[in-house]
Amino acid sequence: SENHPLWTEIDRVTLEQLHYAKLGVGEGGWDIFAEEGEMRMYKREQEIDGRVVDPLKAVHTVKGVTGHEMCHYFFNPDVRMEWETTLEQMTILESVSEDTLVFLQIHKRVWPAAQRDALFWSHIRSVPDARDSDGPRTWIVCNHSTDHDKAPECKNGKYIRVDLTVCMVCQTIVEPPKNGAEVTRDNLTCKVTYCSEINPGGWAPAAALRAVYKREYPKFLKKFTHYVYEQCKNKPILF
Ligand SMILES: O=S(=O)(CCO)c1ccc(-c2ccc(C3CCCC3)c([C@@H]3C[C@@H]3c3ccccn3)c2)cc1
Repeated sequence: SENHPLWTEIDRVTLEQLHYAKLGVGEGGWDIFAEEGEMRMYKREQEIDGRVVDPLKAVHTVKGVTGHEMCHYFFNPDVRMEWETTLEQMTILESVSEDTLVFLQIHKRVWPAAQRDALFWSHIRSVPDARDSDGPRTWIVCNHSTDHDKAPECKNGKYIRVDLTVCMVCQTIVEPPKNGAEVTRDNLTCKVTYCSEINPGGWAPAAALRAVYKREYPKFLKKFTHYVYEQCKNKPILF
């Protein structure tokens, strides 16, 4: 897919998001707004043209799965409706390559805002790291809004199109078992960083939208990570 017209942007945005995900939440005005077990969610209150576009950064630690497994399930369209409860419809408009798809998603209406859709490319890749003696430990999925000639023009379409950039960055930590025993899921920990910037694309009441964000993001990340744990627990480890 290196010669696809989107490739330059996919490569640039994915690497930018990888860097952004690695930045801590110590500086830069992040407010914690949810904390449940190992999951911590931060946001920055930001409005563009009077619209709430609060950037979100979530960190989570999940035992018993690898970063590859977490990103595989986040990327995989076949299982999305299993964990994404706010979707009404999901269509793949283009399969750019094995690791890059273009989605059109229609999200359930969030009262009192008008219903939204999202048109974005989704790219998955492992992040090579010289220190990883036995294979890459970090994986990323990046979702970024794009135009596509197979998508309805949002003008005469029923839905307001959101503008989004999302990344799911997952790092595997293997705690080597005693006396050279085989690695089991008990030795695995996955460090998850999820970042999202969503411009609602049209008017939406700030207070209502912030209430939706506060409710939906923790629910989404808990449900998704639990789903992956359940899917993987009785399967061979995918490093
Ligand atoms: O991580 S993903 O790429 C996973 C693939 O689906 C992704 C996650 C979330 C969205 C999303 C799209 C629209 C809206 C709103 C904006 C105005 C009215 C609808 C929201 C609001 C933030 C709240 C929300 C948060 C989490 C889950 C669902 N809802 C979120 C899109 C993609």
